[in-house]
Amino acid sequence: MTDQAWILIAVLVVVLVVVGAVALTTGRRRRGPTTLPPEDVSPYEVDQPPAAGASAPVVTAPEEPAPPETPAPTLERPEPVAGRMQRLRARLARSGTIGQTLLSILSRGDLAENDWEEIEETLLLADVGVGPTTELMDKLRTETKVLGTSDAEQVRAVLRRELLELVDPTMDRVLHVEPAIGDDGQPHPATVLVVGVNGTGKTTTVGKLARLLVAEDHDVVLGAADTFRAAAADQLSTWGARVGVPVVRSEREGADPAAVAFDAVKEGRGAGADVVLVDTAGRLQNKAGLMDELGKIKRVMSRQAPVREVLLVLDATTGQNGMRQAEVFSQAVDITGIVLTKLDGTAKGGIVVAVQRELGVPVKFVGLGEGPDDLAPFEPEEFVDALLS
Ligand SMILES: Nc1nc2c(ncn2[C@@H]2O[C@H](COP(=O)(O)OP(=O)(O)OP(=O)(O)O)[C@@H](O)[C@H]2O)c(=O)[nH]1
Repeated sequence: MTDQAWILIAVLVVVLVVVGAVALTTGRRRRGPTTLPPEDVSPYEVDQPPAAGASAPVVTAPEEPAPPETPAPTLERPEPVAGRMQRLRARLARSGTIGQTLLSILSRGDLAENDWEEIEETLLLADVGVGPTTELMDKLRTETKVLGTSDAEQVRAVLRRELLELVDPTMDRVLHVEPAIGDDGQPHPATVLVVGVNGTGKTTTVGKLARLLVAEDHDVVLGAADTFRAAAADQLSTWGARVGVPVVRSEREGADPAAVAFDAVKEGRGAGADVVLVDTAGRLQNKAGLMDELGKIKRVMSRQAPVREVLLVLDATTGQNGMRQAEVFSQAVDITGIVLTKLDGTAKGGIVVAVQRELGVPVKFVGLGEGPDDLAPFEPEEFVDALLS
């Protein structure tokens, strides 16, 4: 071979080596980090792989940088929390019929047995429950006898005092989301699990609660563990986006809800949030498997941070069926508070008393409409005054 041939071969070899090296580097960049190093995989996934159909949870971060030409979305400023129940008082107008009816009967003075029967019927129809109804009637019988007058103002004062005692202003109605330090000495978010049967208003309530917490300057993360109804995660993402709250969700319908809940709390810890709210799928209280699933979701969440509140969402219009739900849910997971939704436009406000008695757990919030800020911390005095106005 000639010298020229050797030079040609040498040049070819150099070119091949350079091209090979460039191809390798580009290939690596394109593949990206598809496999997370072991320490980045959630311990839940390592301990117990999510059920078939589960997929990696996705965090919808509303603050993702928008293209320069798109104006940044304006975040809504939720309404302040104080005074909400007063603003929404008119929505209790139908519940107010209990108070009005009782007042008009009591003001007749010198009540006969059929008047007392009318009082009893009014209370039972308003879902106050048998025990509290009997208790209230006994007290009213004694008090009106002692009072010995049918003066409207005095009768109203007696009724107000007794109704207030029944609603029990001494119960702890605070949503406990105060900062806390974990066993590892690190701050962890307060976690809140929201449960209930289908259609009671859980997703709406989680969205409204997020707004209420944002109004009080909390950093919130939402977990869309309702993986059963595809629209629920979208619904929650919309609620979150309106107030700049990230939502952890799975892209796959039917994903393991416990895995999503776990990742939401993990995301909350990582982001330094102080509250994580987790929505769950509606479930009928007679489906044992689904009720057990709630216990699992709670256990799995508490591997990241203790579950501070379990809120049961009850539809105020469902009456005695709501009472049965309350009983079964409280057996499955310790309920710490009740959110009574759709109290606007129902005459069945007495369920506040009945459900608290049944569970020994306070009503912490009431839903009084479909508007984004139509959720108010429950205030017994405002409630009783609305019944009597
Ligand atoms: N009037 C009124 N409607 C409400 C209230 N809270 C929720 N709703 C309505 O109730 C309906 C059901 O609400 P969702 O939040 O979707 O109920 P859900 O419990 O998450 O439903 P599932 O996931 O199917 O179990 C919606 O139309 C809400 O707007 C309330 O306080 N008052």
